[in-house]
Amino acid sequence: MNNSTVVEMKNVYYEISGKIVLENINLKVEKNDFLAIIGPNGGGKTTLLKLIVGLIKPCKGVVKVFGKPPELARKNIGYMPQITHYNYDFPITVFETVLMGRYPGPLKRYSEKDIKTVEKWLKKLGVWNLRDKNINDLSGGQIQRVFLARALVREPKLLLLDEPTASIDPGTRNSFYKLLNKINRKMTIILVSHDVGVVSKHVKKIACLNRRIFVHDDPKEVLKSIEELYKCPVNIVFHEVPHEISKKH
Ligand SMILES: Nc1ncnc2c1ncn2[C@@H]1O[C@H](COP(=O)(O)OP(=O)(O)OP(=O)(O)O)[C@@H](O)[C@H]1O
Repeated sequence: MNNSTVVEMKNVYYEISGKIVLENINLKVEKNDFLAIIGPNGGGKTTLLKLIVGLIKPCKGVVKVFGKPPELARKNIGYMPQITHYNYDFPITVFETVLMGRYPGPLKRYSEKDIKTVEKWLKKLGVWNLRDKNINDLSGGQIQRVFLARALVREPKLLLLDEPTASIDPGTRNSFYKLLNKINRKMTIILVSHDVGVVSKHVKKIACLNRRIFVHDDPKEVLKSIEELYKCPVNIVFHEVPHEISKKH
């Protein structure tokens, strides 16, 4: 591992209830990479991100982030989980939600810098006008930007995004990825998406994950092979179907 390696996974296996979810994963992500992980539902994408954050541990193999076990590298990781459900039982504003990303620890106060950083990212992401709104009153696309802001206020060196554009309409997706391209100048990004068509135009590498992983250095080639297969522009949404593109591997 050299100094520019951000994530390194070596011979990683993960099993749940006797079922192998990830098999012999070898992956190296370098500084300023922008990697998209695509694959069918249940292919193990979220599990892979959770291993990188250190929320779960591999059954076999090694995961290192910035050369350390993930839990020791966490202050440099921003993680936006998949948003499948949100409904807070208590009133919480957009500003407060994003401020939680800078949580200083028990019995410590938020600093002026914390407040300014939240303001900066809410403005950059175009949701400053929503700051006093209750989180339950936002649209899916708005809430995704708010949760992205919560990951970014940590000013991490590695940003992990699980399905960040799931609730964003196709017109807005391009501008969202352009924003990520800007952010990528300062931080390494790994994102999970089904949105192969859009993703392949913006990312530097694509990994296809369906229990095992295949990394492609040229995202446009991946798109071309999928489009050849389907004979049309594609936007993959797999629902328990076999991972068609694996035939090409
Ligand atoms: N806590 C759990 N208990 C039991 N099975 C689980 C658990 N977490 C994940 N799995 C199983 O592990 C497999 C991989 O799940 P994972 O969420 O990583 O897939 P994914 O590629 O992110 O799927 P999707 O595209 O639908 O989000 C699935 O078969 C899932 O049912």
